[in-house]
Amino acid sequence: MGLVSMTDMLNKAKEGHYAVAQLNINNLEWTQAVLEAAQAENSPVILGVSEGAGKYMGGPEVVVPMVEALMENMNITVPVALHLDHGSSFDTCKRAIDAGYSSVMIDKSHFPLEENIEMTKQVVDYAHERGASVEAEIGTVGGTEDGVTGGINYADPQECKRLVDEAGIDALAAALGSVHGPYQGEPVLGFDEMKEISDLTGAPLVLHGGSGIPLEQVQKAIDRGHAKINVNTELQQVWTAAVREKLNNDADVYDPRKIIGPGKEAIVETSRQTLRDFGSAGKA
Ligand SMILES: O=C(O)C[C@@H](O)[C@H](O)C(=O)COP(=O)(O)O
Ligand SMILES: [Zn+2]
Repeated sequence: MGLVSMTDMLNKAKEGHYAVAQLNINNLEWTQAVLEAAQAENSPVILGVSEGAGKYMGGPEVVVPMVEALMENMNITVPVALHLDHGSSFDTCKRAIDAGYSSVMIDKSHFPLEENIEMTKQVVDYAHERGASVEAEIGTVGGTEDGVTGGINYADPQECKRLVDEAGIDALAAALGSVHGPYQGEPVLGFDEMKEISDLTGAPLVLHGGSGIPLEQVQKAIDRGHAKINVNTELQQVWTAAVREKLNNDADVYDPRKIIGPGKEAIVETSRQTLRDFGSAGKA
């Protein structure tokens, strides 16, 4: 099976009360690890590629054939979407779609609603004509810098409805207290607002900042309409810990494959656990 859009997998997930994981990739080994995990768990998966990670890997024109060739050579049969994460403009979304991404996020959440709708709709029109799905964001996901968490701005339910209806998006990232990067203490998520927005819009909701959210909160978020949860930081943390341990424990190692091999194994294990936690294992 080739790459598929997120539409079908997210609608099934919302109906079946589980979430599909967006696991962000950074290089070839990362991609191998996530694909291996999804196949082993018989789970759909979304490969998330931020603009920065895409550039690091050589651009969308390099990412697409790399992913497709790995899927072919690894005999991947589970549904896989390749998704541009936090696309910043129509042009970056267009470039990704033209290269073969099956899904994009256009993030105009920092603009006034009317402009967010207008710019998102432009991407939706282009993407849907080419079979690609579109995620958009409203409100502000927080961030942590120098140990201080800030910038959280809750999405407004009526504005969510307008973005979904007027732009025609396939998935809605409604910011409700989550944070990109490590949480300082327990996350404080707006569970009541989640339910209200899910009921009002009918759209599959997307939870950004999925790393470090306690499992019971993840399950509550899924119960209240989240069909996609993004995880990046946690994979980076387990990769780094495993590679650091290898280097600390083996002063003679110099073969890069041996140095980063434990990092790849850590991603496989963490991704498998994540797919089980989100309930998508066995749902391919
Ligand atoms: O950091 C990135 O480049 C990707 C993230 O923004 C992703 O969209 C996401 O929400 C994951 O959050 P994290 O697990 O807190 O890194
Ligand atoms: Zn994000």
